[in-house]
Amino acid sequence: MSRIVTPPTVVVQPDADLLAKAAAARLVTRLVDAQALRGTASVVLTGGGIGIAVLEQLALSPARDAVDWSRVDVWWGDERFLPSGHADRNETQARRALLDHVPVSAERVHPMAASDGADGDDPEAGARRYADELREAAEYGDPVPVFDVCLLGVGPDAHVASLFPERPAMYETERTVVAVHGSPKPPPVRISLTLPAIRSAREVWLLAAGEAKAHAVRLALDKAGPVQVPAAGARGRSRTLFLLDRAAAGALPPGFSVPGTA
Ligand SMILES: O=C(O)[C@H](O)[C@@H](O)[C@H](O)[C@H](O)COP(=O)(O)O
Repeated sequence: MSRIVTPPTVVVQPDADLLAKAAAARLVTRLVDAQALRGTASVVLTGGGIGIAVLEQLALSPARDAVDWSRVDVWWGDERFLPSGHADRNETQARRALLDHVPVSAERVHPMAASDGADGDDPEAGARRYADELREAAEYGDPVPVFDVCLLGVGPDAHVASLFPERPAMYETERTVVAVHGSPKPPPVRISLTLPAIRSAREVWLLAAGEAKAHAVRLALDKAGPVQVPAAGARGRSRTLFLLDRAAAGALPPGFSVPGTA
């Protein structure tokens, strides 16, 4: 099926705190709307500073319980391949920020493998296991579910999830989940969705705060290729949002000027 890729929408908030609050409010509405339409909602979480800050703000949101948390499927875009419960795991941080504070159904929360899990210290086996779990949850024989929203932080090198420029995972066109070795961002071993899996989402939201992300955001919005600029390949089936603070929006390419900013 050919995809009509609508251009991304850029939404800018004055600072990182308001960006996290606004993204959290947007996520509540997105999940509520998905449940009104289909009875359930699915979200792909990300690690990193702004990604976790959004979850913290969502836990504090007065509208938090407008979401029927028992009918939300929680996935991860990537994971640091560390022992279960390790403070640096995206799962650990997401549970502390949000999931421990809302009544999610345990069987609907899908963490990626830990290095002391069922497959032991084998990230390739962990990646295969996650791919199987995604396929089992998908419909119509798809390899992954059609996620309602996929959250992605953006690195200063324009990485998203654990997809780093020019690394082998950027050339992956078949597999939906891969093991990552030698990650330039510690820890070195990770598990990550690939771009084809990310692009299964109805909406992809790229979150970036701080001046260090401005160049990566510009490249991601310009005509760059995804191998060199992974964030340029992160697009939703029906919508792609760049949710930025003013510092990260400091170098937007022409055509993305933001009303109210010089
Ligand atoms: O596991 C991770 O580290 C994240 O999934 C990673 O993709 C992160 O979202 C970006 O590196 C941005 O992180 P910051 O928002 O902290 O810059």
